[in-house]
Amino acid sequence: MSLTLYNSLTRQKEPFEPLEAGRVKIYCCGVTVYDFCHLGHARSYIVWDTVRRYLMWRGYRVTYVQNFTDIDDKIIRRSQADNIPWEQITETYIQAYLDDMRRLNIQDADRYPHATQVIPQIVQFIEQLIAKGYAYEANGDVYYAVERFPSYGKLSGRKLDQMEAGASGRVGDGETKKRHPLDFALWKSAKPGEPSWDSPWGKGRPGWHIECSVMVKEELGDSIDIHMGGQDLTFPHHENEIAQSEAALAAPLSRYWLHNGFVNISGEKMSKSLGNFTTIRQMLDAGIEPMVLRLFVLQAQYRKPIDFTDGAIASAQNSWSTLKDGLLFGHRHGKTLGWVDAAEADFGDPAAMRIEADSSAASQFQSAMDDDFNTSAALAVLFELAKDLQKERNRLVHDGETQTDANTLRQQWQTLTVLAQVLGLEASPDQDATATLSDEVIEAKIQERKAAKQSKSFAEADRIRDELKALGIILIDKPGGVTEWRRE
Ligand SMILES: Nc1ncnc2c1ncn2[C@@H]1O[C@H](COP(=O)(O)OP(=O)(O)OP(=O)(O)O)[C@@H](O)[C@H]1O
Ligand SMILES: [Zn+2]
Repeated sequence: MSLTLYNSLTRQKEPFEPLEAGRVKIYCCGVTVYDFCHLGHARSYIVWDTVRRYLMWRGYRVTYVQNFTDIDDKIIRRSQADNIPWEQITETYIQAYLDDMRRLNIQDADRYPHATQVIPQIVQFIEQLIAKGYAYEANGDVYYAVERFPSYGKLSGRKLDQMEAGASGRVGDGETKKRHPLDFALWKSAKPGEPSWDSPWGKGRPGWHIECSVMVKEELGDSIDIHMGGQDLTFPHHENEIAQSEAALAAPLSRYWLHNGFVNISGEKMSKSLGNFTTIRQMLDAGIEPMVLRLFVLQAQYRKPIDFTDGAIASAQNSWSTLKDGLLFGHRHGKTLGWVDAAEADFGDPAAMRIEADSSAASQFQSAMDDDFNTSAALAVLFELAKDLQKERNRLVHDGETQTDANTLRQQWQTLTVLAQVLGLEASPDQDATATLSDEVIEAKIQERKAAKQSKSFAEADRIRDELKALGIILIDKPGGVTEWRRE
């Protein structure tokens, strides 16, 4: 069985064959750092984190590079508006990015190059494009000449003449020095007071697209396996990266191009510029668990749009309670079931991960993920496992025994834990207040409450119920004086 993925470049699903067997070189376009990240950014980076984790689980050695765009018009505007040096703006939001993403259990990139760290290499790259006839200087700016690159438009499927008809015809009107309306800036001359670097064309700063071409080359070489980003980056950003890199280096920039769909609000892209966004930290600080956001994202296939609504978050919350219950099963009941070392089980080790690869759940999970990272189908496999464990937990709590034997249950729980981890879904037993109460203690409290009720000490009975509730144990009184319970 092989991994297939949808390649935006060829507009079809293709088997995944890396340039070098067993190794995968990935470049992901990072954020422009001038504000906090919103749920749309969360989607993009959760999805790519999951792809990376999955490739690693499949046994590939993955190198994952993601940039920070730390010089840009929006950063300059923000710095001027807030009267704060631009370097301070970028530093603040890089740190905020890292904090937010770590809270979402997104693994750090292997390297995070910054655009401003590669200015000399950018200048050199532009000189090379000029020397080869793909770029021209005009009064301190440098533009890429799209007409010189015959396959311009191959990624987005656009034809230059059609695009030209749609583009604003401002060439030669004095506002621009471009030769063709679609020519784009590689180097922008600095206006007074703007941050700038020396170059053969005078003081200025790089355009957005050239940064990525240069950082890919510097970090990963002329050709990589996977280049990824949000769907809006297909054109012009990635189209322009291809034009720059392939013209300068005469090699395909990336074998596979992956693009994630948007998080929308009322049918519109959630976006900083439109102002219709909710930041990741607003949501997490309001008490939404990070894993709920991960589930919200992963419940959809990564290329499809997702609508952000309160209902969708509530439904992800429900799904997370089921999954969390399953993930904590071993920590809560392992001892009762006689799993001596349940609490110490370490699944961080990839070898431990492979153990489960033979189970039927693991192979269903793999088929789902092999099909262009179908996380919604992969999650269905996890929910099956979690629901089975929930049933067994109810049997254990109410009948004192499980139907399935302890060993099989342990294996199911391990499989669930390992596969969930591939999707970055983890439940921490340390934060599980209810785990500190063993089933026996809970049963004993219930008996105490029953006795209190029988002796008409209703206040005491209520106190016991509230005490348990505070610890996340919900009591359900059934007819005939029977009290069942569940953990929240
Ligand atoms: N609503 C969204 N849904 C999914 N991905 C998104 C969304 N908004 C931004 N992204 C992706 O996040 C990554 C980083 O985005 P970037 O910093 O360039 O922000 P942006 O697209 O300018 O954001 P905004 O549109 O909010 O100003 C890009 O790959 C982009 O496509
Ligand atoms: Zn980029």
